[in-house]
Amino acid sequence: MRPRIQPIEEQWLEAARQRQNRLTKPPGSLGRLEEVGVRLVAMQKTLKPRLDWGAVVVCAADHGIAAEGVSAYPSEVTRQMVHNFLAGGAAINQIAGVCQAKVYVLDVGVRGELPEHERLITAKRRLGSGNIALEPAMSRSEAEEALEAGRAAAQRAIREGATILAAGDMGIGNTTAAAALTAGLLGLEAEAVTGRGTGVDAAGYRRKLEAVQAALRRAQRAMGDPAQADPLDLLAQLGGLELAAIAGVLLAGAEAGVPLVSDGFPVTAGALVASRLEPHLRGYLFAGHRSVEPGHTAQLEALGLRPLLELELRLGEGTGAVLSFPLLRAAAATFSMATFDEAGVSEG
Ligand SMILES: Cc1cc2ncn([C@H]3O[C@H](COP(=O)(O)O)[C@@H](O)[C@H]3O)c2cc1C
Ligand SMILES: O=C(O)c1cccnc1
Repeated sequence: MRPRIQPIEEQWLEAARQRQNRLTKPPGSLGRLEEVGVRLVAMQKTLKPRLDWGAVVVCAADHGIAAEGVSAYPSEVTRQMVHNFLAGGAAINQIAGVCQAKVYVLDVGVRGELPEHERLITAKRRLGSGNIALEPAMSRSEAEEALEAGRAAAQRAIREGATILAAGDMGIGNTTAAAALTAGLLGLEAEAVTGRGTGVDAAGYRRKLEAVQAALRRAQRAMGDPAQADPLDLLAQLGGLELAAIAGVLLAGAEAGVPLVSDGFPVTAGALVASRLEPHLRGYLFAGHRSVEPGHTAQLEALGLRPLLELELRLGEGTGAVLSFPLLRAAAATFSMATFDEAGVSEG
């Protein structure tokens, strides 16, 4: 089913700016929080926007490309880290704890057994993607199903109270898939978007670069210019199952009118796909942070987003997105300030 996203309305942006000019502060003095607040007014269609609990849907899957030695860690870390998320032991659990976010984990293709858990959503269609240097990541229908699983997970998080939504990622090898997908979508060279991921050494980096180049050549043979291709076909060629799910999480969030926050390189690859499918999504999207991964900046520029935080993170899991939730709440809350009239403060 095609997503339906209501465009952000210019009248609400204008009403928000007018109200903001009457609040007890010099115009512009809340800096970038002002534009964030204005956008939140337009999303919530009220001059007193409010954000409460947030949620992060950590999308997890394995990657066939990991067999090429492109990560500093072995594939089984994907499953082990999902266990860790469910036990509350990962960075995202601790950060979500202080930033008021619930952590959902969506398994769209993790190899191996996982325990049952209230916030684990299982939607495995296959155990990991294909090795994209040699074969498509998945079929088009598998890409569609993973995307729909992401949408369903986001809808559940929203039903259960999320007023801000982020996607997170877990999948050893996924910065290689994200690099191939980003280069394909944006028409960039592999060198411009391939970084160190979990921290590969020089030999690992060379293998990674070659893997991205091979994947791009293969996709080009299969589908012509990737930058002109249908985004779902490109996902099927170069993606990962969790990157498809991330696109679905964000699409469902925007359909529900909920503010969305992007994370690092793999999540923003999913955001690029989602915004190609549905350009109005961009109106609902904030960039939580700028990752150390070199290709992240190109992704953010393509989306026209300026990151809220620059903390030199390179973790994923949704950490950089969730860290910015308190800033979004604060930006919304500034609309509950007194006006000059209400407070009896003299205007300049
Ligand atoms: C312990 C551990 C926890 C993580 N949490 C997120 N990632 C991150 O690293 C992986 C991507 O990097 P690469 O492409 O180099 O494999 C993803 O799973 C991502 O979420 C982790 C990686 C590790 C090792
Ligand atoms: O940018 C990210 O989110 C990132 C970087 C390295 C590894 N995993 C994720």
